[in-house]
Amino acid sequence: MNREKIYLFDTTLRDGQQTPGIDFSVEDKIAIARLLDEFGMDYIEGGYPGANPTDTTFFRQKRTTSAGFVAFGMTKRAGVSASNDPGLAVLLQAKADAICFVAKSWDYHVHVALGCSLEENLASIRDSVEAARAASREAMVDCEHFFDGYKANPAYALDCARTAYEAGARWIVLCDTNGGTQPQEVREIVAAVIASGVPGSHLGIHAHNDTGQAVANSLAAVEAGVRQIQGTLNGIGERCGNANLVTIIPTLALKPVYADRFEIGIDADRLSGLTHLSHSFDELLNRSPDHQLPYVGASAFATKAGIHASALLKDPKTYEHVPPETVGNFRKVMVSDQGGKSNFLNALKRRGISVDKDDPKLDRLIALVKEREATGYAYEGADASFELLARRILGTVPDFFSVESFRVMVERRFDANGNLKTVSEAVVKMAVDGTTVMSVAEGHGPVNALDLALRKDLGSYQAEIADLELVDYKVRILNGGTEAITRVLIESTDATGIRWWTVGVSDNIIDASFQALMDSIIYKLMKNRDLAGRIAAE
Ligand SMILES: CC(=O)SCCNC(=O)CCNC(=O)[C@H](O)C(C)(C)COP(=O)(O)OP(=O)(O)OC[C@H]1O[C@@H](n2cnc3c(N)ncnc32)[C@H](O)[C@@H]1OP(=O)(O)O
Ligand SMILES: CC(=O)C(=O)O
Repeated sequence: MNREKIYLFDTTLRDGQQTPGIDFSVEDKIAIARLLDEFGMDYIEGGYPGANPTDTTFFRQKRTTSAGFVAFGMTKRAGVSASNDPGLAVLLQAKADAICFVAKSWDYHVHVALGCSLEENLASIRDSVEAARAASREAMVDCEHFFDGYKANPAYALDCARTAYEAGARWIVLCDTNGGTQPQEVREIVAAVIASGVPGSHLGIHAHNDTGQAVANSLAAVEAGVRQIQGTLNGIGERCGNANLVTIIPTLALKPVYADRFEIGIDADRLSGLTHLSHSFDELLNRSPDHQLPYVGASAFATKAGIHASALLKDPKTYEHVPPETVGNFRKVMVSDQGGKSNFLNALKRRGISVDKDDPKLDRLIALVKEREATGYAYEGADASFELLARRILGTVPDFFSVESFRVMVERRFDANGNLKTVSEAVVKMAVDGTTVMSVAEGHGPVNALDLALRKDLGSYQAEIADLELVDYKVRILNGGTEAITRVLIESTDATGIRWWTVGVSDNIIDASFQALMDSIIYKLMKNRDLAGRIAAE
């Protein structure tokens, strides 16, 4: 069966740049354009040449190889001819394949924001499209506030769309600029536009997420006949964002209701790079990925509930709407107080630990995890502490060293120059290699001092932990006040690049940190032995 093409138009670099807190440099734009181009977008809107030096520089050369490179800007102003409009001149000079004009299509906006007549606005649309075509650019028109405009004055909104189409625009994009339109309204209004003479093959949708329905509105528009979808990576964009292409793309590709009728320019191989694309983009923005993002989030295929895990391990289809690997994500069965034997057996197997389902030690481990979680531990975020706990119950963790006691002192005092200073010192009494050692260290704060003291004098293990590095430290107060229970999570890494999380819980933040630090060091020593064992076996 012949499938119709849905064109994907990415506006991460234009509407995405209107996101509060996001500000791309030229280098950022080049890197993001490359990611999008390689992924297979049909159009990449790079920004608004002439609006600021970054965008003007970005459009000094074409930045895409296969995607259409699109410059955005407003239609010519009323009262000047197209050839005398400086803004339009900059758009025509931009090294772009296409120009996407933003045009008013709500009569109220024409009167209030532009202050010109309805006819003058139609003339601006027509003349701008014709100028772009005369300059051999593909022309598109973003009909701003189209749905609100249609509700206020349907005849005028339709006139704007038809004027753009008749002037030769390849795409007339219906914009839900304020983001309040509902899917049913989108369906009805798109149908009215098509009935007025603008074919669906020339229509696009640009939806904002102000009622959380930008993706639903985009899909409703496709069902009603539009064939271009505008959106952004991870749904960034003005206010609550734009339609999230990272959600729309797999939906179009994997859901039979769309995949049977439509094709997109992204094949299965590229689709399997979607999670990577989404996370690489977050990395560029220097922000943590949203764990609950559909398809690509770390929790998108994670299962905590025991009943779910049990069925999932018999057949993943029982609790997964699509296979995670189709989008480059992976299944995660977690251990927590919500889990049963299946969660634990799976988690242990992943760590190379085999234990029989009927082994009483497994019951002991499950009971201990549930008991500890009730007191504040959280093992789903502390993989290394879970593994240590499991191995301890199964009796496979060597006694590397033991800590008999520790003391941490924080002193605030004036130094010799009269400057106020805070000094932290830790003393740890340990039994290592059959001898008792007192290790003393000063640090930047009590936890750092404790960490340094713990790692300073580990006898025969000292060299082994030289590359151990703490990369993140998170504190969570579990119930208010200074007497509250505190949970500390520590992320560690070493020269192998592997990262692991450990947890400590106590009514004393230093003691909670100590537990997490100890687990981190012991996990590292155990990991070294596992690695050495594997190398010896090869
Ligand atoms: C719905 C959207 O997301 S549209 C995205 C718009 N993007 C941006 O605005 C980001 C970049 N914008 C800018 O840097 C600036 O607004 C510029 C450079 C484009 C223009 O700056 P200025 O000339 O100082 O104008 P200013 O921003 O104050 O106002 C916009 C002007 O454009 C006019 N205008 C707005 N839309 C259109 C349009 N579709 N066609 C013609 N003129 C328009 C307005 O009437 C206003 O004119 P006025 O100055 O005579 O009142
Ligand atoms: C054009 C655009 O970004 C909007 O109408 O939302």
